Amino acid sequence: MSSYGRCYTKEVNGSSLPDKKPTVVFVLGGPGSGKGTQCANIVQHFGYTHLSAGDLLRAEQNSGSENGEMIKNMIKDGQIVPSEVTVKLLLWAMEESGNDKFLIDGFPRNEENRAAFESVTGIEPEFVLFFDCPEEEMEKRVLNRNQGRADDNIESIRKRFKVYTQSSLPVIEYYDSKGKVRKIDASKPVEEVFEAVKEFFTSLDDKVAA
Ligand SMILES: Nc1ncnc2c1ncn2[C@@H]1O[C@H](COP(=O)(O)OP(=O)(O)O)[C@@H](O)[C@H]1O
Ligand SMILES: Nc1ccn([C@@H]2O[C@H](COP(=O)(O)OP(=O)(O)O)[C@@H](O)[C@H]2O)c(=O)n1
Ligand SMILES: [Mg+2]
Repeated sequence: MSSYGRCYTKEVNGSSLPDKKPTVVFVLGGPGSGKGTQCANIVQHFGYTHLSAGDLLRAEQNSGSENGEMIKNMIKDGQIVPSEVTVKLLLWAMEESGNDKFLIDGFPRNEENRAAFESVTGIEPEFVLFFDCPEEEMEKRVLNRNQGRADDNIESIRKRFKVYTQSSLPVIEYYDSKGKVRKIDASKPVEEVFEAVKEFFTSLDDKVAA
C-alpha cells in the first residue's frame, strides 16, 4: 500500500482503483463563511460524507503525530499546511468512510493543495460550492464561534483573511474559469443559505438520475 490511501490514488496498478470515481464537491469560502454549518445540513439531506480539512488537521495535531507541532504552529498562524500532510488525511478519511460522495470542506486552500489532490487522485470536483461573505460578517462569526479554537482570535483571524485573499481566492477563480463555481450569498441567515445550497445538490441528483 502506498503512503496515501489505496483506493483513491490513481498511481500503482488498476486494482487499486475503485470501480467508479467518487463524486467530490469542494466547499470553499473564507473563515466563518458557514462551510461547516452548511455541510452538516447537506449531509442530512443528500447522503454525502463531510470531510473538513481543518478538522482532520486538528485531529492529527491532537493524536501525538510527528507533525503535531508543525500543524499547531501553522494553524495558529493561519498558514496552510503542506499538501503532503493534508491530502493523506483526506484520502484515509475517504477510504474509511466507505462512501462514494464527499464534501471536502476548506480544501483546496491554495494552488499547491489543488494540484496535489488532482495529481494524486485524478479526481476533478463535480462543482465548487463557494460561500461568499463580507469580511466583517465573517470576523463577527469567528469571534463568536466559541469552539475553543486556538486560531479564533483577532490576531490569527487577520492572518487568515490575508492568506484567504492571497492564496485561496485564486483557486476559486481558477475553478470559476472552468465554469465549476456555484456561488452563494453566505451573509444571509443559515436557513436561507441552505435553500440556495439545496438547489445545486438537487440539480446534481437530477443530472445523475437522468
Ligand atoms: N448564515 C449564518 N448566519 C449567522 N451565523 C452563521 C451562519 N452560518 C454559520 N454561522 C455561525 O458562524 C460561525 C462560523 O460558522 P462555520 O460553519 O464554523 O464556518 P466556517 O466552517 O466557514 O469557518 C459558527 O458559530 C456558526 O454557527
Ligand atoms: N486545506 C487546509 C485547510 C485548513 N488548514 C489549516 O487549518 C486552519 C483552519 O481551517 P478550517 O477550515 O478549520 O477553518 P474555517 O475556515 O472553518 O474557519 C487553516 O487556517 C489552516 O491553518 C490547512 O492548512 N489546509
Ligand atoms: Mg469550518
